[in-house]
Amino acid sequence: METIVILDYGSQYTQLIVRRVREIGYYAELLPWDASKEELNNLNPKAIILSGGPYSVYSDKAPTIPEHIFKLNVPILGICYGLQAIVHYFGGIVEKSRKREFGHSILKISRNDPIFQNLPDSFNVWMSHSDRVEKLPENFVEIATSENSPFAVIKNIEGNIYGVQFHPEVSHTEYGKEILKNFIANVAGMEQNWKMENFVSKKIEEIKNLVKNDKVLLGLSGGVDSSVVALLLYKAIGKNLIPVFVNTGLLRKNEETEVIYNFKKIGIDIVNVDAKEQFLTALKGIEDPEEKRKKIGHLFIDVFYNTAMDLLKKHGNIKYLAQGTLYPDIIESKVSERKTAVKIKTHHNVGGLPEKLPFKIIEPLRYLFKDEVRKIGEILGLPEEILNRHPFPGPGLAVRIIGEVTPESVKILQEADHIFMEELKRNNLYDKVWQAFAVLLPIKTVGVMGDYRTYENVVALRSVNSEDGMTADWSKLPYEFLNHVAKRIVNEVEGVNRVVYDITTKPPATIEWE
Ligand SMILES: Nc1ncnc2c1ncn2[C@@H]1O[C@H](COP(=O)(O)OP(=O)(O)OP(=O)(O)O)[C@@H](O)[C@H]1O
Ligand SMILES: O=c1[nH]c(=O)c2[nH+]cn([C@@H]3O[C@H](COP(=O)(O)O)[C@@H](O)[C@H]3O)c2[nH]1
Ligand SMILES: NC(=O)CC[C@H](N)C(=O)O
Ligand SMILES: [Mg+2]
Repeated sequence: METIVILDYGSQYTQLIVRRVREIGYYAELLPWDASKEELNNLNPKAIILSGGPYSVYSDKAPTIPEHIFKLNVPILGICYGLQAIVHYFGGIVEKSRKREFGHSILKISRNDPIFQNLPDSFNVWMSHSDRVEKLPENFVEIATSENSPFAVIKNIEGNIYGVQFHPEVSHTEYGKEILKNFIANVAGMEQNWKMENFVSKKIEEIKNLVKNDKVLLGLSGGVDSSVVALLLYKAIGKNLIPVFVNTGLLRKNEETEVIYNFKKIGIDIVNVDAKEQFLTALKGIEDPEEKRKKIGHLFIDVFYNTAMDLLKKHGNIKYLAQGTLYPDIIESKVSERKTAVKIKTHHNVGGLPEKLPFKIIEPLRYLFKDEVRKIGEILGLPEEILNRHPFPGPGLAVRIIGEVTPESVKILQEADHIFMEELKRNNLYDKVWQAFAVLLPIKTVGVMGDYRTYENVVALRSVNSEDGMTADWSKLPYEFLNHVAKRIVNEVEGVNRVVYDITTKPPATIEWE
């Protein structure tokens, strides 16, 4: 696969550059700016894009462009800091500017160029910088300007090194994708061949050749990622796939039956592990959210480990463990190795499994983004119900039952949540919101039902719109709809006499309540 390497200089938009490039049909991978020669050579890049970044080229610890990048002899495009780093490298001058540019700006093209093919003479771009190029290096020319950046787009005379001060990767830049595409197609001469269909057939072939007649174990949650992995593997190795579904007792109403049924439909049999009792027992008396998360995470690993060892005894030749790791997971763990970020929540996942289990890891989705994974699911015929499912946290309903988790509280929440989901689907709202669920509060309030005084629990409804779960806005669900859901919950769920709607954004709140 012909690859474009994006070198990360620390921009907020680095991932976005990778996504945009892939969206327009070329395969891109991200590497840190100081990636070694070998790392780069392994990818055999046909073009390099240098991202933006928070630094200034003239400051002490500013990242530079390693010499071997230029030795690759492939076209280079610098974005924002990337442009400034190019200018600095070749002896031009970059300085702090009195006129900074944040947000909208108008780009005026001053010279015809292959990267402006089919673009108007002037259009809106989005900027975010306070340094600017004051003097070009020798053998560089300016080909577009903006009001505050006389050198808004530059290139070398040879025509293989470009720099743009604005951000073509953000959606606010008009023709941003076209500029990236022009650079890749017209300057780097690459072929547009990144298609999910190609990826799927290649991946299936690859897995077949790797696994041969051995068996592969997979933790199947019923979420999109592990479901897509299941389908890919099933197409590659058929019955040699052993998917394991752990029922923690903290799942939604009917979830177990639905997961099993949905996979049965496609011919995949699941090993169903009933661990309800174990999880409920482990959670007895625990109220602290972090303690709950840790207990569940550890127990999950134990249960999965024991199941895996039993299966190994039974089958003998299980050699691999498949995981639904995605590219953002990889990027985030790389980034957090370098930075110290504050932990908000302990996320439960199978991260602890690989060290414990005697299997090799297969991660077929490790270079993909969520929307690409969905696309693969579509290509492989993953049932709609799974494809469009809202995200569901590993610790499940335990983090939606505030305070102690008991069999009774699980039951109440399952019923209330089920009504909310059913109504969202019935009213064509389920696919319009990013994630929705009910939360059970540990307080009782007074109500009146049929002339009786009641003293019962409160259910909170949460529904958010988001792109990636990192930030979120609450959904403006219609009043009549909320009214109807509240009425049904109070009427149908015993133990609940009040329903409230959560209207906080993230930040400052998180999406889940614990
Ligand atoms: N109940 C479960 N039974 C079996 N495996 C599970 C279960 N819950 C999680 N897993 C495994 O742990 C992985 C991580 O879980 P987590 O919920 O953190 O991931 P995710 O990104 O939501 O992935 P998915 O979309 O597959 O649920 C899943 O991809 C799956 O392989
Ligand atoms: O796999 C997961 N394991 C977890 O432990 C976990 N905690 C929260 N979430 C989901 O992550 C998104 C952001 O949630 P928060 O705003 O609550 O942190 C939301 O979509 C949450 O549902 C989890 N997913
Ligand atoms: N977004 C960027 O890459 C900023 C680059 C540089 N630090 C500036 O402010 O000009
Ligand atoms: Mg999940």
